[in-house]
Amino acid sequence: MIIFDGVTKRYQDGTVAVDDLSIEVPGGAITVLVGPSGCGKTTSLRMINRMVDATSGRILLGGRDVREIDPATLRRGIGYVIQHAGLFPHRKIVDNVATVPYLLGWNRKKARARAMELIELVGLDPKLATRYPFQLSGGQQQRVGVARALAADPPVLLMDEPFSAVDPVVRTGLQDELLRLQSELRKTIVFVTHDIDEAIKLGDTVAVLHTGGRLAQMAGPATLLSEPVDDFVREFLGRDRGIRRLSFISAKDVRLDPAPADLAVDDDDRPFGLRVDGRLVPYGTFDPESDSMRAALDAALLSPDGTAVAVDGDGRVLGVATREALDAVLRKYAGGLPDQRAPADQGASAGEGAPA
Ligand SMILES: Nc1ncnc2c1ncn2[C@@H]1O[C@H](COP(=O)(O)OP(=O)(O)OP(=O)(O)O)[C@@H](O)[C@H]1O
Repeated sequence: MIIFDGVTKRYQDGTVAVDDLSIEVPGGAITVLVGPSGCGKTTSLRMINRMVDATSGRILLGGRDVREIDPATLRRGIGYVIQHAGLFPHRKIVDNVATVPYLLGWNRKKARARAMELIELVGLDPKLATRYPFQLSGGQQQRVGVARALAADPPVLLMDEPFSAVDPVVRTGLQDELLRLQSELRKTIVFVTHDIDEAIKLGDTVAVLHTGGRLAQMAGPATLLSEPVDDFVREFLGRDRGIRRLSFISAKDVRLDPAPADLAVDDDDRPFGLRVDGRLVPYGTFDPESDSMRAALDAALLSPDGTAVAVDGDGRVLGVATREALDAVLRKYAGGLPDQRAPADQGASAGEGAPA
């Protein structure tokens, strides 16, 4: 766990970047710091690994005040990922990833073997290991940045807008990959972004900061969407709060009716169209086991008759969900939602960079 205890940072010119910030960052989870430009996100992050020292207050890492720990030692135990990856341009990818193991005095063979493991772990083709950073795409470079930060298996990972410089499609892929990695590695991650959609998608907990480095609200993403504490947070969350909350409701409780005879299926029971007036028209599907109500409603809206076709993990028809059946589930959650999104939505995007 990381604790900010009344932390203030005043830069030499008098700018107060962070003002009396007290938050608890839980271990083994992703905590996102989000807020408008200049609200002190980066400063807060850098005070954890002492790239910036707090003016007053304390930051405790595993119960120890970070100011009592030698900065170099501290940083070796904390992975750090930044925008544009910040790779060493004249080092091959494998040697970039092995940076911290080399610093820790590992022999070259062991450090490179570890680097190769990580290159695969972050979903990169091992053949890229012998290239130089300029020979990789932006998204690939960011993956290398994540691999490098993980090389010495640090318990804590600080990520400062790591995916901001890539296009929305690549960005979605990187976000999904981070969630997949985190489900295996369970690091304590502090993630900075100015993008509320990214915050909602990635954060187990989201801290919204005001300009001046003051905490506006810290909560799980579903709570944040359903109960913003004030107008600042409400406006920062933007429109579609209600729709976005649907990502946090599983579709597994939707009542299914038998599929109608006019649903065309192949020999394996996989649907391929709905017969309407002698024509086959497309419709929407969802998987009740892994999809959210957002996906189920999306499927219903895409279907000509307003029902969503439910399929299993192999794409075989399970039945259909009528509007009434979907509505019955929504009514159950009218009062509040769990801060636990449907499994598939942790990785999925509902288009245009939205957090699904
Ligand atoms: N070295 C510095 N000297 C003086 N002021 C600084 C310094 N670094 C940052 N600041 C100021 O502190 C405030 C917070 O900056 P910080 O970079 O932490 O914000 P941020 O929320 O990460 O912003 P962004 O989203 O734009 O990156 C800003 O007003 C910034 O101008």
